[in-house]
Amino acid sequence: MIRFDQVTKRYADGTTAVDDLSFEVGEGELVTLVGPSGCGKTTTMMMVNRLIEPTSGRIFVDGEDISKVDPVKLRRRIGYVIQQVGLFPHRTVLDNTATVPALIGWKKSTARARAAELLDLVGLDPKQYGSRYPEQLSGGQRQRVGVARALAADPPVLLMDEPFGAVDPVVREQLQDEFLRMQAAVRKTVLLVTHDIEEAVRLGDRIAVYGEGRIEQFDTPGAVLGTPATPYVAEFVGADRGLKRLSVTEIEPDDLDQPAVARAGDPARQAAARLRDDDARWAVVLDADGDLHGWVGIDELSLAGEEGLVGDLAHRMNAWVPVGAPLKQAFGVMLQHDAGWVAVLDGARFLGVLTPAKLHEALRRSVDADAQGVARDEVSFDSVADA
Ligand SMILES: Nc1ncnc2c1ncn2[C@@H]1O[C@H](COP(=O)(O)OP(=O)(O)OP(=O)(O)O)[C@@H](O)[C@H]1O
Repeated sequence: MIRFDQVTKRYADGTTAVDDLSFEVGEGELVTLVGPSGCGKTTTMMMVNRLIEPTSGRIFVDGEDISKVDPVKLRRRIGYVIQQVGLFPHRTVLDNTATVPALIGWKKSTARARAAELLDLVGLDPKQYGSRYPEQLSGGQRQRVGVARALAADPPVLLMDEPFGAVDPVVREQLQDEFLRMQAAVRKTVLLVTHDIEEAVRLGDRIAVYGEGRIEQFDTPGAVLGTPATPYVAEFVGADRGLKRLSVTEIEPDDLDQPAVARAGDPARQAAARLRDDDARWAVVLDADGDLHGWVGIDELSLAGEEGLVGDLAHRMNAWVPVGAPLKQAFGVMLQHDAGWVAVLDGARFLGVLTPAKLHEALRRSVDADAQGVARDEVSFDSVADA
């Protein structure tokens, strides 16, 4: 969808900002450009909407050489989000969002209806926020309006330059999450500039790690973290890349342990006897459909009366995550609930539990799989200690 073919940008003072760059962003793909300040990320991005012209080489958008496309028409197909947001202070949030549709001649009512829809999509209730002015919003809310505005004319391509840079880390994570949810729904082709490797890893389908004016590695987050292509990338990615990798490694059913299980409808004493036989101190409680009901300890079961049922004694289980969630989320839930394990669910259905040991093992497997260029389940080692 976006293709750079041997693109070089040399500024008038002789600075080579981008040097012989070739790479491609597929349709619906989100590529993050990450690297230290001054390495040429913004220059790269601004050449796509022709705010900067390359010195040599060609750039294609949707197969078309953009040097042959009228820049104004080109920009209508390309949404642009920048850190400073650049909202018009004297226009309401709704009118700010409707800027581009109005510019390209949509009827005012259609443009506004579309703007309201977009505000909703980025998590701002148009009834509550549509008539406000930008200064009446928080930084995070302004950023959302910036994203809504960039999407308003439904451009196939989105350029985002440090879009979440101006907000505090907690709001940033929220915005990133919302953006990922939105991107899953709208599937734009996105080029996103950031200097934050954590953000690049979190958002990118692929990451381009920039050295000076050049891409040092262009690969999936897992591969960049697991097998940095050069010492420069290894250093940029940082020594704590195992931790970052927690954010990109998904929980798979194979990672799970199967603890003792009791059915909610079973007599409590009978369940206690079974746990004793299995040498288990607690059990996960499931209902008749295999959905998670809670958990129960052996002591409570043993003390139950004749008629007591497992389900009546079960505690609510708050420490759970959906299958496919990143390991980091499971780790977070474990810490939050001070739990030795978390339940993993597929919808409401219980699949198993993730323990710290299994979490570590999944992480190692994921690193080794990339290093060996094989699938995660093809990696074997005797124990985590050997890994
Ligand atoms: N108009 C210009 N004239 C001369 N040099 C420029 C110009 N614009 C940018 N540069 C230089 O080109 C190089 C790349 O700049 P660019 O803005 O693309 O980097 P960046 O990676 O986006 O950095 P940052 O993360 O700080 O925004 C830098 O050395 C910068 O000083």
